[in-house]
Parts: sequence; C-alpha cells; structure tokens
Amino acid sequence: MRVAVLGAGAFGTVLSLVFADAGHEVRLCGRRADQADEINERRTNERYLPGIELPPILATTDQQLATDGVEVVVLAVPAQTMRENLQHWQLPAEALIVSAAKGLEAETGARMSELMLDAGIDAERLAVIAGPNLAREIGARMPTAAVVAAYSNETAVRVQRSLHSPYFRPYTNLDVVGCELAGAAKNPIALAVGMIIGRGLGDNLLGTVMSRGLAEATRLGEALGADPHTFAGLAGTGDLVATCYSPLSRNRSFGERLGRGMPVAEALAASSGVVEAIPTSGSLAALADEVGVELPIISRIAPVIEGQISPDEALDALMSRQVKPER
Ligand SMILES: NC(=O)C1=CN([C@@H]2O[C@H](COP(=O)(O)OP(=O)(O)OC[C@H]3O[C@@H](n4cnc5c(N)ncnc54)[C@H](O)[C@@H]3O)[C@@H](O)[C@H]2O)C=CC1
Ligand SMILES: O=C(CO)COP(=O)(O)O
Repeated sequence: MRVAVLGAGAFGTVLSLVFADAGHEVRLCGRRADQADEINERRTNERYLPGIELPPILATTDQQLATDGVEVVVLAVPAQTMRENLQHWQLPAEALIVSAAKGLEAETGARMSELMLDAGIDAERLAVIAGPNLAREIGARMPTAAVVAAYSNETAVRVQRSLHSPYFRPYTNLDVVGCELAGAAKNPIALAVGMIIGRGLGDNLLGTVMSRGLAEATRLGEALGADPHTFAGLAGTGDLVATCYSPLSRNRSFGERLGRGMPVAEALAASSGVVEAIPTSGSLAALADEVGVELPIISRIAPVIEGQISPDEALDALMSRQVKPER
C-alpha cells in the first residue's frame, strides 16, 4: 500500500517509520526542504527524533506529490494548524484520512474530526488515532498499542491493518468523540502532574490528579455523547498513564518547569515540540461550561498558564473545595 503522512515533526516522522516497517511505501511531507533532504539522504530527523535511524521513506515538501495515489493520508500537524492546513491541502478523494493530533481548536473547541468534516471529508473516510504513543519510544521500536477510531468500521479496520507492525498494535474503536476527547484531555492532566512533580508534592497527589482528572474527562465525554468505557481504555487511561509517567512527554515536562517556577515563555522555549495543553485546556473548560459539566482540575490549567493564578493557588483551591461523594 502507498501511504502519506503530512507533518514531519516527532509523531509524523514516527508514524512514517511504523508504516514503512509494516511494509508500505511511505511519503512524508514537511515544510522544510533541508529537513526533507536530511530524511532522504541521511535517514534521520535529528531535531524531532534524535538518534533514530529511519527506514526508506520519501520525504518531500510537495503535498500533492506526497499524497498522489495513496490509500491512507495521516494528518500529523499540531491541532491549532489543522483547519488552515485542511484549507490548503488537496487530499485525494478516495483516500482514508486519519488525524493524529491530540487537541481541540482553541477558538471553537472543535475536535479534529469536526474540522475534517468542515473541510468536506466524508465521515465514512475519516479516522483518528489515539493511545499511549510517545514518539521517541515508538522510534526505538519499543512495543505499544494504539486506537484507531472511525465512524465506519471498515475504515477503522483498514487503517488498523495498515499500521500493524511487530511493535505497534492498533485496536479499532467506533467512539470517535470519546477517543478525541480522551486524547485532548490527557494533556492538561499531564501538565498538572508535571506541576506536582516540579513542586515535589509526591506520588499520592499524582494518583489523585490522574484519577480525578480522568473522572472529569469521562464526565465531559459522556455529556458530549462519548462512551465512558473509552476513557478506561487505551485512549484514556492508557495514554494518561504513559504521558503522566514519562519525562518524554512535552505536556508533563512543560508543567514540571512551571512547577519549578520557570516563567511560561521560558518553559515553552525549552520544549522539544508542541505543548497541546496550552491551547486546549481553555477549550475543554469552555466546552464543559456549555454542557454544564464541572472540570475542577482541567479548568484551572489555563488560568495557571495565563499567569492569573499560581500552581500553589490552583492546588489550594482544589483541596479546599467542599468534600463530596466520589461519584
Ligand atoms: N510526539 C508524540 O509523542 C505524539 C504526538 N501526538 C500529536 O501529534 C500532533 C503533532 O505532534 P508532534 O509531531 O509531536 O509535534 P512536533 O512539535 O514534534 O512537530 C510539529 C510539526 O508540525 C509542523 N508544523 C507546525 N506548524 C505548522 C503549520 N502551520 N503547518 C504545517 N505544519 C506545521 C512543524 O514544522 C513540525 O514538523 C500533536 O497534536 C500531538 O499531540 C500524538 C501522539 C504522540
Ligand atoms: O500523546 C502523546 C503520547 O501518547 C505525547 O505526549 P506529549 O505531547 O505530552 O509529548
């Protein structure tokens, strides 16, 4: 099969590697010609996947060349750039289109699949990928699983099969909304966990924030029509555990730097890539307001990032909330 990946950052590059290892012909499209040359000539992408030797992949800056005649196109750009990119990309009419981004559009709260539908992509042809997928571990061919969610089971199965490799085990799921919300919501939770680590507040609080944060994500998902079981699966618990546990996570690391007292701009400049929690936290809180769901932890992340409250003030506010039943 011939496949294309649009976006040559950490995740786009690593998904190209997975497709190539699964036996497909892969074209990877980025914006920088020098990066494409590096991938084609040296089989590396040192900025985003340092130390990883890539299999043969055709890297290009020409989107139409990348997607010409492909069966699957993966969109691996940051969530805030998805709408604009979808306006410019000319995607093949018959291909399956898969979003790999874990975020919501900041201004509208739209999920990536909603942006794809807005761009005229047929619901039957779209899919999203979620789950515990830290790019650098996959780049080292360390085993993991993932979820491919689609409205059409046939689409989910085709994408699943295209990605299945000895170290990458995709499951299918028909809960697109749940998988997207779970993938977006784990980012602010991981950021909160990072702040706790930065403040040296211990593992009990990590467990508290992960479980209560996941309860918030599940509540929001249910209110928006998702299946609560999705949040207990790979897209929810699986990704949350991997992201909160790993120093490789950009969201966790960013939170850790804030927790140590680093200013936001400096903490962001020190990040090795996009920090999706920054634009997505406020959107999750706004969505929750719209549907009347309380997100005590997630809704305090944007005010911390914007400097309105400190991490300690956010924590004090959470701990002093009125006590209540767990469910
Ligand atoms: N890195 C990871 O471990 C994983 C990342 N993801 C998701 O994949 C998405 C992409 O993340 P990464 O590749 O890790 O980010 P990254 O920061 O490593 O790379 C982002 C890429 O997008 C490109 N880009 C930035 N602005 C752009 C624009 N306006 N138009 C086109 N391209 C643009 C950059 O040049 C870069 O190649 C995010 O939503 C992230 O949450 C999902 C699973 C794992
Ligand atoms: O989504 C991820 C792992 O599944 C990557 O997390 P970060 O964006 O925090 O690095």
